Amino acid sequence: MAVARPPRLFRLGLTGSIGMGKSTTAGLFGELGIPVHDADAAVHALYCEEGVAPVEAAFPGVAVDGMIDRSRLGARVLGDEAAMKRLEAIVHPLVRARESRFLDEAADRGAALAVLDIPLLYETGAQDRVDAVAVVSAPSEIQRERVLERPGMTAEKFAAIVLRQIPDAEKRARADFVIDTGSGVEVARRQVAKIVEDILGSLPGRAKEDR
Ligand SMILES: CC(C)(COP(=O)(O)OP(=O)(O)OC[C@H]1O[C@@H](n2cnc3c(N)ncnc32)[C@H](O)[C@@H]1O)[C@@H](O)C(=O)NCCC(=O)NCCS
Ligand SMILES: Nc1ncnc2c1ncn2[C@@H]1O[C@H](COP(=O)(O)OP(=O)(O)OP(=O)(O)O)[C@@H](O)[C@H]1O
Repeated sequence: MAVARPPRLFRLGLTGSIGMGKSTTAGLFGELGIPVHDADAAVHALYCEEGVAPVEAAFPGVAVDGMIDRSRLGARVLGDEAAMKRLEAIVHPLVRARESRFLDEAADRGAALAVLDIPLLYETGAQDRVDAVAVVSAPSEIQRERVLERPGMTAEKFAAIVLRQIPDAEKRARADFVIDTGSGVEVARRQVAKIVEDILGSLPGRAKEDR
């Protein structure tokens, strides 16, 4: 008799350019009980843990009281492509290790679907390690307004970050799902619910009550 294999976890990548609404939308998946891993939050967390020593070694003076000071680090790397590349070479493998642990834990708990919120998904080739991609998108003037409202953000910083990201139109063209965050949270919430329903409905070998 064939031994039933546990159903595999479906990994949905969630991406979008700065200020397009990834974190808010990740929260909408969370509301439905879907486990979510946030790569930006993982970066911030590892700056208090395993990332402190290697980042301070590469950029002396950016650690303050045993933690990486992100505004000091940002001043050293934003707008300096070679420095940013050196930082990414340290940080991205550490983020990826955290992501793998998260997926293992979600699978162990029997989750059918998990979301990986990865701002630089297409930029880093992460589409190869997910089963589908959802992109959050809003008109560029809304994006700009949202980002410039943030404390410490400047037009120059915004421009430097946007330059390092694949344009929104290309992300939308490549994605399996597009979530519109320019028309209010309720519209996005309905789109998220539909995506979850479509994915869970497409999984083979799962009774509806297991999903
Ligand atoms: C430069 C740093 C110190 C600035 O920190 P700060 O708290 O001011 O900004 P935060 O991390 O919240 O990022 C703001 C926005 O910029 C985007 N962003 C961050 N790093 C990058 C990058 N290397 N390339 C393009 N966009 C980036 C984020 O996704 C987010 O949309 C920090 O972003 C960082 O360490 N970046 C390098 C690591 C990285 O690549 N992170 C992206 C996700 S893995
Ligand atoms: N569906 C939505 N409807 C209305 N406002 C939204 C929606 N989604 C996000 N926003 C607003 O847009 C702003 C940016 O959202 P959020 O922080 O989720 O973006 P982000 O893509 O995670 O940003 P970053 O890439 O910079 O971390 C916030 O002020 C948020 O309240």
